[in-house]
Amino acid sequence: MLENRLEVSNLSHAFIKSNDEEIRIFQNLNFSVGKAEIVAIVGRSGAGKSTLFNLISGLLKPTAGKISLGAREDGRPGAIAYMLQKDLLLPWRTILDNAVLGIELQRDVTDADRSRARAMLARYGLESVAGAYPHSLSGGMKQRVALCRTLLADPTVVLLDEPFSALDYETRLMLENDVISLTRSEGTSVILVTHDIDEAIAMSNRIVVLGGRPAKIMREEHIVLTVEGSNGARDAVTARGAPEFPRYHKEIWNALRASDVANAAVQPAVNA
Ligand SMILES: Nc1ncnc2c1ncn2[C@@H]1O[C@H](COP(=O)(O)OP(=O)(O)OP(=O)(O)O)[C@@H](O)[C@H]1O
Repeated sequence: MLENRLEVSNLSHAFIKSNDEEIRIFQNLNFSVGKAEIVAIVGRSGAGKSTLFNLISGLLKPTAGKISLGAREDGRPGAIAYMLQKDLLLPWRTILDNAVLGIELQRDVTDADRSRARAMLARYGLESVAGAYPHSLSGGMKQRVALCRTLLADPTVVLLDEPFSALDYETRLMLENDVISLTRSEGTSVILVTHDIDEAIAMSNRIVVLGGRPAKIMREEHIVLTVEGSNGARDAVTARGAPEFPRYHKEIWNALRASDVANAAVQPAVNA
């Protein structure tokens, strides 16, 4: 049985351009995600973060290597849910109907599913808008509906691709907290792609810096923060005030800058 929630082993992937040029995005990439762990992936634009999510979620088939998803505690198979930067709510469906869409794509929606959806919307402060349509909601509310829709599919691993980048700062902190508490209450594992180093440090247990071409792990940093109150459990605000925060920021920033330099020296492989 798989020890981790997700294991990426010797993953290789290349795109072939129209002129037959091969762009090797990954070669023998290895990493894993544990139960209830939040792993942030940061890297310069074009490093391959979205490609990695497309491979993990099965939208793309890797050239070589394996992605293994661990089972649940009760032996049932695990499940991956993918939440994008855009909320992608369907404008002609109510909020409740949008929330159950992930379930509907897998099977018939039952009354029990609708009750669960109502309860989840209530938990995220959306009870009063369950019968409304997306156009009447703010950006933050819509993104919360998208989060509910992702979670109602009962995933063991959630992939978040810059999910909060379009939101104002306060809403962003609220949603970061939603995700942090989700890992605590449900044991859900999260992989977060973000360009925001502060967000990566505040939310995650581990940060992976991807860089170079083919992309490799330039640095892997375990984040341990000392925060006041709540028995030392961090939230999006207290995490940013932790004494270790500036040191982590500097280290990740330096690793990102170094990955740029490393990449500049590497040319794409041609017909290799
Ligand atoms: N279908 C494709 N065909 C050819 N090249 C592709 C394809 N999809 C992505 N690429 C290339 O692969 C590289 C990695 O792209 P990807 O979108 O994964 O990067 P990213 O790290 O997510 O970037 P960003 O931070 O800007 O979203 C880029 O150079 C991109 O141009």
